[in-house]
Order: sequence, then structure tokens, then C-alpha cells
Amino acid sequence: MKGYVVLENGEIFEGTLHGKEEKVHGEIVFFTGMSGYQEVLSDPSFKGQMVVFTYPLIGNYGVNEADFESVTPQVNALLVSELSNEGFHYESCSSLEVYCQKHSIPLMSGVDTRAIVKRIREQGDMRAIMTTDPTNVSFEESIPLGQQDVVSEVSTKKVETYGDGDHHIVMVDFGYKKSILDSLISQGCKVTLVPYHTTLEVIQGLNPDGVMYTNGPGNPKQLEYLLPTIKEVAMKYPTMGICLGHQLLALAFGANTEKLTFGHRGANQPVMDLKTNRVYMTSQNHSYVVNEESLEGTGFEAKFMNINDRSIEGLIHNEYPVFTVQFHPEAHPGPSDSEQLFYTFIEMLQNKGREKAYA
Ligand SMILES: NC(=O)CC[C@H](N)C(=O)O
Repeated sequence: MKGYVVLENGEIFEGTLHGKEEKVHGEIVFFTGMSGYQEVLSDPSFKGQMVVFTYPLIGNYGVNEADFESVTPQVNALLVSELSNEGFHYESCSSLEVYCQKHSIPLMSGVDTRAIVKRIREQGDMRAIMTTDPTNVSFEESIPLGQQDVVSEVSTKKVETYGDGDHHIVMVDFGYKKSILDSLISQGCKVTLVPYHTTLEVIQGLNPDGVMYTNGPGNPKQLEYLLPTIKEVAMKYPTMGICLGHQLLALAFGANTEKLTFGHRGANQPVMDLKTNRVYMTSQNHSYVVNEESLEGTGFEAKFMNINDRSIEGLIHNEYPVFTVQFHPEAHPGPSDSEQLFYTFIEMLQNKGREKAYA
């Protein structure tokens, strides 16, 4: 069936709509990895977003049982240039189209993805509506960008423990990727997953060795009411923050965040370690960044920088054993160049301080 995506700037792009016919609203963003569509569609940080893939052929290795980042799909819609329905992989158990149909994820193929991406690069991430009737759409029905309350939709509702390692980590869930949990368990951790609004008292009651603040969807400033708790926790326990977790820790200590014109979403973002000048290729998925000037007086200093646009990619605190990354050391999708940062975190717990962090 013919489908359309209507951008907030008024432009309309057409394609073939597979599955769900009803109108879908979302923020339209683009992902530049050549593979990884299965991790993308199940990463809770994409909640509320329609993802355009810049790689022209999507679906060619099917969908398997192993590579989901969460139990259910998270994206609002997918837009691809050419859709492959072959699963050229021994682990494939479904085609992308069948999977999306089964889970009511609207998938549009045959779209001029290059043109949409160029528009987003010029005008920024914007709202969009996917529909079969482009004459009957209104953006008044969709929430303005940065104002959606998406974390409460994806965060766990209960406290659950995974793994049985020696280091006990409380992982505060803003929409965690399964690979973060897997990375911690493989580093010898027992992980207690808690809801995003868990209080300091509850965390203390769990008696952790360290705390992990996870990735998650939306604008970090929507969660301003959590900042006092986050700061108190970080002053008490060795703490690591990934992506949204990084942004929230920065805000908690008094720094500021801002929205990029178009986000970093892909599997090959070059990031420099400012202490060693070593460059890592990283997996990324974010719209917001910590503003460098705002770090003054927070005790945080920049540890990692994006080589493409010089934005802040990670922080280390001068006084407390706290470090953060804007990128995804757990990879999935993308390179695992920076995976050792989980080991750095474990060393930090063992030293009960930051002396060995980033040694
Ligand atoms: N992956 C993430 O945690 C994303 C963080 C935040 N939602 C952003 O877009 O910047």
C-alpha cells in the first residue's frame, strides 16, 4: 500500500507502507550504521522516534533471537530505501517485514532516504507523521520535541537482580540496553535493576558497591526532579553514567545540556580520549550533549571529545569516583573498541575511589 511521511516543515515523501495503516507521530532521526537495524528497533532510547536508515539496503540478514536490546520493539516507525526480505544469516528466524508486522511497527520502504536525511541535516531533527492520507494531518496532535515523558514508559516497574558476581551494581533504569547488563555481568557483577525514580534510601538499602545510570529516551531536562537524588547517590557510590545517564549526572552537578541540530546515531563516531589522545570508534544514539562551558565549577572535566563536531563525549569528576560517557561502550550495534570502560568501572569499585580510573 502507498504510504507517506509528512515532515513538520511541510514536505511529503512517499513510499510503500508495510503493516500498520494508522497514523503514526514521532521525531524523525537518522541512523548511519551499515548494519544493526535489529538493535536499533529494540533500543529503548529510540522510544518516540521514527528512524531513517542511511544505508540503502536494510533487512538482508533478517532478524534473530539473540540481538534484541529489549524484549519489545521500541521505535515508532522505520524508513528504508530498499527493503530486503531475505534473511542471509544462519541465525535469522524472521524477515524484518514479518517481524515489524507481527509487532505493529510501521515500516516504509522505497522512500527517498537521502533526501530526508539531507533535510534533517539542514533543518534539524523534527516531528513527522507517517500516514496513508497526507492531506489529513496535523502536528497539533503531536507533543513538541523534547517534551515527551518517555522514560516512564520504558523503565522497569520492579526491582530485579541478574547475575551472581562479586561486585554488586545497582543499575538505575531509564530504558537500559540489554548489552549494558550483559557487559556488567561478564565483568563479574551482580546487577540489581531498579526503576528510574528509585530513592537514595532504597539504593542504600540494597547496599551496592557501585551505581550505573543507564541510557534512555528523551530530553534529560524532563527529569530535572531526579537531579538532587542523582547527585547524592554519585557522592556516595562509585558511579558510571552512559548516554542519558551521563547527561543526568552532568546536570546533577550543575552543568547544562543542549540539543544538537541533528543527533549522532550510528556505529562509527570517532571519539578521542583527551588524556591519551587515543581514538575509539564508537556506537552512538543521542540528540543532546553536555555543554562544555557549563562544566566550570561542577568538578567535572571533559575526558572524551567527538572528533567530528568537538562535542563532549565523556566526563570524569575531580573529587568523586564518577565517570560518564555519551557514547555506548557496550556497542550493539557497532564496534566494541571502548568496552574496557566497564573494566575501568570495576577497578574503580575495587579501589573505592578514582585513583585507577582511566589509568
Ligand atoms: N541513548 C541515550 O541514552 C540517549 C540520551 C538522550 N535521550 C538523547 O537523545 O540525547
